[in-house]
Amino acid sequence: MAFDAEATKRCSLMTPDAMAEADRRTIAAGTPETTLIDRAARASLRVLRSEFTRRPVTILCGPGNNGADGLRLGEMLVDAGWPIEVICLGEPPSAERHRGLDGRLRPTGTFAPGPGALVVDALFGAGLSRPVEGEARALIEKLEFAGASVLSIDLPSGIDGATGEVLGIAPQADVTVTFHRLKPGHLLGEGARRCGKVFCADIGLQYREGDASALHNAPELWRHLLANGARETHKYERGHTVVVGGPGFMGSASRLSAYGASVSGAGAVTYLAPLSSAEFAGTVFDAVMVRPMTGPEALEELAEGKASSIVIGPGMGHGALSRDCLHTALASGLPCVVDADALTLYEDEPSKLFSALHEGCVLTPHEGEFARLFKGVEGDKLSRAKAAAARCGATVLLKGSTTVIAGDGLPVINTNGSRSLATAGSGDVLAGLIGGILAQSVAPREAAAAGAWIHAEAARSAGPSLNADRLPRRIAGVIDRLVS
Ligand SMILES: NC(=O)C1=CN([C@@H]2O[C@H](COP(=O)(O)OP(=O)(O)OC[C@H]3O[C@@H](n4cnc5c(N)ncnc54)[C@H](O)[C@@H]3O)[C@@H](O)[C@H]2O)[C@H](O)CC1
Ligand SMILES: [K+]
Repeated sequence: MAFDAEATKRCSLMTPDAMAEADRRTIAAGTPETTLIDRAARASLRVLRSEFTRRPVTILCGPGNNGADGLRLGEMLVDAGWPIEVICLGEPPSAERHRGLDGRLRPTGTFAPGPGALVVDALFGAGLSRPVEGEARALIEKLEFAGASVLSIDLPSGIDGATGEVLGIAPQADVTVTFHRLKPGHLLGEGARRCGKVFCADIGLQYREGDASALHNAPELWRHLLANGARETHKYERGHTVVVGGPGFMGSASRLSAYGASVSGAGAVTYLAPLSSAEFAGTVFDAVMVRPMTGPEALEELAEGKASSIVIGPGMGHGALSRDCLHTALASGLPCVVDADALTLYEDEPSKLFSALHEGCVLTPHEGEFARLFKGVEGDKLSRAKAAAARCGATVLLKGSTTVIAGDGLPVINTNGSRSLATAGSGDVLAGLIGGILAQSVAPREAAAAGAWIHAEAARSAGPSLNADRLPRRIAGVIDRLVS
């Protein structure tokens, strides 16, 4: 079961290259470039007027179409009676094309933004092709301590739209107006921090299959998949997740996973407890079934029977039983969430783990686990998640304040995370939640995307006191609201 096709179009993220291509296509189909620039400028004007009161505006214009958007916006602001000045990098625009800016052009050396001013950053957008240096850099440097507000057109100049990385320098924008679709760089790394509030305006470009390089995670992509599960009536038709428990005191992490699975909408959850913690587990769980486990046969038996997914790793430890259970879990061919200790068991010989994985598996590393398991995989978060998924042949969910999911199909970027998620045990709950969604016959990338968003949403409105114990109850609330 896959993402909704119409939502996929709306949630598409496009690289600067794909955007330039869409531009060319639209122009070739008969819309003049000046019309696109006009629409981009008008959209910027709308946002500018909705976000800022009238004040002195300085527009910094670069040599390409990002600068052209800025010049056109300048003319519109003059028409609207705003006090503006325009500073251009390189050749000033031809007087003929920009009569509306008569007397407003200033040399770069005069740029001195004051605290009450608004600066429109139209230096570089999608066409940024190298680090920002020289005059452009000097202009952006002046912004740093000026206290002026900044509205960036398309991207804060210096942010790589494909990766979110800073090429040389980039301003901190208060507001960014972009067009048609967001780019990955609006959501990743420094890009996410520097954009401020992001607006995306329609400028009449056509969408074409194959334009997207990633998706921005949203419930509209996968909500219908959860609702399907809710329509089934028998508990085992709604899926059965087995959570492999951990020994002794460490068992608490796996119990959090079981709680996560139990609110996922799955029909049943079984907690397989090593003997050292079985009795205790039996007393703490009500809705979760507890079965003692002396060896991997207990897991094998469930996998061959009623189980429809497995969660393995949280609090499991690195002992012989853990290795046996991991082998059994992966060999069963059932959809499997591989987390925590299951990720680090083979960090010295990751190829052993990779060769046992299959496409029904979801790996859920945080940055530390990722670095140990995928040695030598470097770059921006999107590229790393994609490279890791290709290397291990499974879906990889790379956790963080922004989470990236890569697997079969377009990668997904999740951005509703908040600080309150950074609490011990929160990842264990996420592993269980994804396992529970997998049990409902949702495909791995889709289940991981749904789990990441729901998990983050459950914490979003919470304060710093949120702990992992209270997270499952909030998750249940989020799912019920989504499905009702
Ligand atoms: N489809 C859309 O989204 C539309 C976007 N529009 C705007 O157009 C820009 C993209 O325009 P483009 O001319 O391709 O690129 P830029 O203006 O961003 O920059 C290209 C320009 O800058 C030079 N350059 C690149 N990097 C550097 C650098 N580090 N230092 C100095 N110079 C650099 C390069 O050589 C070119 O001369 C997009 O962002 C939107 O704002 C359209 O207006 C409407 C359709
Ligand atoms: K810009």
